[in-house]
Amino acid sequence: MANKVFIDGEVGTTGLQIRERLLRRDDIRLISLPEAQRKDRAARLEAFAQADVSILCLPDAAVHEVAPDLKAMGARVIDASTAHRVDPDWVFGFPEMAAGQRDAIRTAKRVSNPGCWSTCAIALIRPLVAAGLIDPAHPPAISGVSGYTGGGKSMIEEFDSGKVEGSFLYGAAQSHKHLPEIRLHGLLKRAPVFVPSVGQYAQGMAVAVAMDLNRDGIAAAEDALRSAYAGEAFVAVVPASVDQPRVMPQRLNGTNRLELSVHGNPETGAATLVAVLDNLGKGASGAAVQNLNIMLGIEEGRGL
Ligand SMILES: NC(=O)C1=CN([C@@H]2O[C@H](COP(=O)(O)OP(=O)(O)OC[C@H]3O[C@@H](n4cnc5c(N)ncnc54)[C@H](OP(=O)(O)O)[C@@H]3O)[C@@H](O)[C@H]2O)C=CC1
Ligand SMILES: CC(=O)N[C@@H](CCC(=O)OP(=O)(O)O)C(=O)O
Repeated sequence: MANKVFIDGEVGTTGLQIRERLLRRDDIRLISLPEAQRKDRAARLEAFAQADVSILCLPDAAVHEVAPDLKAMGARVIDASTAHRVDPDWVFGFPEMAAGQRDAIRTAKRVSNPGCWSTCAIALIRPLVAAGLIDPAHPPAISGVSGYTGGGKSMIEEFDSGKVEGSFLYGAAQSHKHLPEIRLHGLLKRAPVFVPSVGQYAQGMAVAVAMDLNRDGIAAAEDALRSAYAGEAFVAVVPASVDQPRVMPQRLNGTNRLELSVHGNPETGAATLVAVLDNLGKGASGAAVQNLNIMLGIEEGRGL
């Protein structure tokens, strides 16, 4: 029998992409609300009650409004928002992050999908902290570029209407919403400096972590990443040549993959760890579908 899934916010950027991925499947039956009831509380609660798993693709405030009801009814939920990523009552939905994470997701009632920036940053930093190559009290700086779909409907409208032209840096005041999850799940003792940017293109993300390593450290960093993600279908360490001379943020668009590479100059010790993903794939809807499959006990890569 097909599993029933309700996507709350199914006409938003993330919701639509999850919907597209699930519509192709015969093992999933989507519960959909008519347009007039899309934000009707009673109709949504009824849909949550019917679903085997619901996926919240809402702004944080709308998630906080409904979260206590979901907990009270014991509903199984995946939250795509930032609302619960450092909440101990929710399981962090990054199955490749640590031994045991996938099993925790499999049995969880409440799973919080990671952010797109934090997926990249945590994937690079956590194994290096565990290997003793990053001092958790002095984390390396992070930078990156994302397509404008990462900012949801409002940013898409800004670019599509021509209100914003060209690329920009942001987050300079160091209060980006992904910093708490990077700190917690990156095993850091303080938040790193993070300077993201948005490029004048729709989709795809590249993140760089700036490191100070010697020749042996550069090789050791690559070894640590390789052993952390050995055997994973969606996270891989690729040869540096894939991301040289240019790191192309759009090269994994349409996939659920996250690819990592290690670069550096052994003469100076300056090194760069690089992560590339599709912000709407492994950075959002792909990750949600992967978590859904795990929660339902279905083959993890189905529909991805
Ligand atoms: N875009 C991205 O790359 C990523 C986004 N996310 C997260 O996913 C969530 C959704 O983001 P995104 O898809 O980009 O956002 P969008 O703004 O594109 O979509 C949000 C949707 O939620 C609907 N909505 C708002 N309030 C309510 C409510 N009270 N009840 C029901 N529906 C409501 C909106 O309706 P309306 O259309 O009427 O405005 C809209 O359709 C956010 O929390 C975001 O942080 C996570 C990872 C990546
Ligand atoms: C380009 C852009 O603006 N990106 C968003 C994050 C996208 C993402 O992963 O966000 P959630 O935390 O909403 O899941 C930002 O930096 O705020």
